Amino acid sequence: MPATIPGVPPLDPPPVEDLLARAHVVRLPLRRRFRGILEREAVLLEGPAGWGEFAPFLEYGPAEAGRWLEAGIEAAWHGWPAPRRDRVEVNATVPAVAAQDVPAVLAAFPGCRTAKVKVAEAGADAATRRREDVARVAAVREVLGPAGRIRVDANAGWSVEEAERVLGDLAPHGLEYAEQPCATLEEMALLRRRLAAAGTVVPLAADESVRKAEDPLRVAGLEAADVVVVKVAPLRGVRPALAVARACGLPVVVSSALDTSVGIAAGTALAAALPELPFACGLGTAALLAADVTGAPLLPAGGSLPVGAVAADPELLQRFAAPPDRVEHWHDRLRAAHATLTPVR
Ligand SMILES: O=C(O)CCC(=O)c1ccccc1C(=O)O
Ligand SMILES: [Mg+2]
Repeated sequence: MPATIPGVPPLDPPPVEDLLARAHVVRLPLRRRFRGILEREAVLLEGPAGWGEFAPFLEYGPAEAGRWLEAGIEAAWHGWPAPRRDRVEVNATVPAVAAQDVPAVLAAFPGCRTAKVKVAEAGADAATRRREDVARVAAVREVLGPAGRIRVDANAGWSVEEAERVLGDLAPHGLEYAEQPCATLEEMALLRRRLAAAGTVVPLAADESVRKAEDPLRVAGLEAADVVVVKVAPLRGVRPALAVARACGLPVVVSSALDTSVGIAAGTALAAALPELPFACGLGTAALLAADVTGAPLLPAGGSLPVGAVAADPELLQRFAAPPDRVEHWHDRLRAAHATLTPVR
């Protein structure tokens, strides 16, 4: 179980029969491959307070999925804290595409002055990856110009040595930060010291080290990162994510988990509730989907998104309903995730 976050009591989970009765399982096509997948499946929950999403990654077990379910229950049964702003700036998200495809990808993110570029994706050998990653970042710099901000996300794909080498190549293109370059916080702390010693100016951001952590606050103590990525679903909801942001003592970046527009709305609620929002949010990812659950998807316009709840459209839920075996699979996951939640008494 994740360490409880001070000041944020768990929500009382509704009975599992209620959840299942209000669950709609969808399968949405992506515009192009992202993190190895071409389709994203999600459960949309219609609760008394609105719509929530339950879409833990396929490899996650029941305890981890339970956190995502808590976030969906917060959205659909409780709602969110009051917003402090009504729009939030977002980054373009560039999958690990060939450099020549970068302009077409960026065209889906009108007005975005910040791009997040996926690097270190599994598949090719290290030398090929390094060359392609540098070419992709150079192509993004070409489109954004010198004033654009570029961050890279390695999703823990590098060793410390590989990270040091590739970030050395990328630094001259100007990086805002590098997200989860290595798997562990210890590796990131070591990399951070080595980059500083080499005079390579690339701040580090922790994502998986926070979103999958038993203790999401350990990152600060180890001086392993300069920035922390906070995502609503893996951190159990907007309120607990706000508490993590408050307690970690580092600037935060709000990001999504390739959610539908219903899940992204929860991300905008978090971004809108934070006292400080110094970075563009990774919440523009509806642009990576070829279909969504609402006719008014949260697509970036003028480089930002509106803040506020999003309702799923019954006709779209029907049109993109997952096949029966996948519905059964998601119902099983939902039951197993629910069983890990503790009723409040
Ligand atoms: O932050 C963004 O720009 C998009 C979100 C993103 O990259 C992502 C999407 C799904 C799963 C993992 C990640 C990630 O940040 O690692
Ligand atoms: Mg990431």
